[in-house]
Amino acid sequence: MNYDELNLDHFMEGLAKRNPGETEFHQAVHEVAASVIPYVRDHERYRKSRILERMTEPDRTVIFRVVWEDDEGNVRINRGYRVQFNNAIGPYKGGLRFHPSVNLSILKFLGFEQTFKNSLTTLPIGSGKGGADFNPKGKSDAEVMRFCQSYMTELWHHIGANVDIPAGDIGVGAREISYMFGQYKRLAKEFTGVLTGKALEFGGSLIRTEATGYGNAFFMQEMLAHRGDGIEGKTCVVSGSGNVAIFCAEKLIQLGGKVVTLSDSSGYIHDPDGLDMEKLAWMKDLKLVRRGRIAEYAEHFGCSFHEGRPWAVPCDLAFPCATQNELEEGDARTLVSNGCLAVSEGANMPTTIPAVDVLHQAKILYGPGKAANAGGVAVSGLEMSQNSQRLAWSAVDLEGRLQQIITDIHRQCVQHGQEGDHVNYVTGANVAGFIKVADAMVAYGVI
Ligand SMILES: NC(=O)C1=CN([C@@H]2O[C@H](COP(=O)(O)OP(=O)(O)OC[C@H]3O[C@@H](n4cnc5c(N)ncnc54)[C@H](O)[C@@H]3O)[C@@H](O)[C@H]2O)C=CC1
Ligand SMILES: O=C(O)CCC(=O)C(=O)O
Repeated sequence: MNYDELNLDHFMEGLAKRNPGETEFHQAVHEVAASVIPYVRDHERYRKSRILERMTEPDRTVIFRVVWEDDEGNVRINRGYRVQFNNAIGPYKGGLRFHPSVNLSILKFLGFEQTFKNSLTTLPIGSGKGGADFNPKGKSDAEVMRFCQSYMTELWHHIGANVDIPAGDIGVGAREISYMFGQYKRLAKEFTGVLTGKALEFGGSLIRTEATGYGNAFFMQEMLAHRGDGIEGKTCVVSGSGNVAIFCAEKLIQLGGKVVTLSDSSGYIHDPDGLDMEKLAWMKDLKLVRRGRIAEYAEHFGCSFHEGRPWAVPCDLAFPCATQNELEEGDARTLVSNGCLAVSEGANMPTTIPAVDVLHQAKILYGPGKAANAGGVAVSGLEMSQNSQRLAWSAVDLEGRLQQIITDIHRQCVQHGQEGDHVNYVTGANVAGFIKVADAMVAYGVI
């Protein structure tokens, strides 16, 4: 392709040819390319050095066999991955996902998104993502431990505190990070901050568990404040009931919002009175400790449980915090017709492209995940700083820094996304995230 002829259709055709069948990766790139190509066209240095083509090709991908033994003594085999996407502005950084749906397309979409997200945080972190098609659901602690140790026995060759620093994502929380950190330490014979999301006893950071969800609530607060509005008194629909959803709900309640739903893969609970801190504590125990089904909440508190997703519940604010493509075009139309004012994504790419179009046409505030959920990786970056200093900062200090980072991300989105009297947060996040990484890549020459 002649670099002067860069256009979206040509670009996507080439990408699809090079990455056949990777539909989630195509979707993530399409969304970024649609907003970045006009900017690249206007800047010869990016066009000539084919930066966008280079940014859509991971630096490297490692795929490996993970063998472990279940409690009955059966040999089990899974596939492990680490996609090291881009280290132009810092060491590779991004979570690990353990879920049966994990494949290369999903990890490439997540690693690609991470490039822009990590750039927006203002911290020196590159991008990566990894995981395995392992399902921790229903496994004993001993089985999860054996899997994590086997996974790390290969992964440790490829990571390091200044090379690649994985963290959690779906199916990977404090328990899994602890097993993996223990195994890394044993193999590498060193104690360094090679993973984030660690427990406080061995180098973890206060607020990291809460950071993604809190950050998402703060991003919504920023979008509303920009329009002279706030969260107080607003009805909030949240999907998911994992780490991100629960702490997003917690901060929304603290800010005066009324959270009326949470969900898991079996369905959602609708509590019209709203969750309070006591009900949320019960939910934390159910989902984060006992790992039970969400319908138990409805039985316990006498509210309703429904199959499917929560988007038809009337709300002012919506927070998709479960997984990719969980909010589709029809759901977006329902949100609009119910008078929803804003959507802020705790999950990565939870809204399909046609659904985003519906939200944009209705001029609903829409905060894409790479901006709205960047609080998690930002506090991971702060965990790395604390590990390097061998110090631990206070929760008050860290929450203040998290809030400041979210304010900075919002400012960058407004700077690059203002369209008349409306902010297009997709364009803003994509262009702002792109510039820093692209400038670094241009500076390095042709590598
Ligand atoms: N943990 C973190 O720090 C960050 C996570 N994210 C994103 O947030 C989302 C949630 O992640 P976590 O809360 O960490 O994971 P988690 O494992 O703690 O919770 C995942 C939640 O999503 C639900 N879920 C998973 N697959 C589903 C499906 N197919 N349909 C409906 N619900 C489903 C689960 O029931 C659970 O409630 C993911 O998209 C993840 O990539 C984004 C930034 C940082
Ligand atoms: O904290 C991290 O490094 C990972 C966060 C992550 O995976 C994400 O932002 O999607």
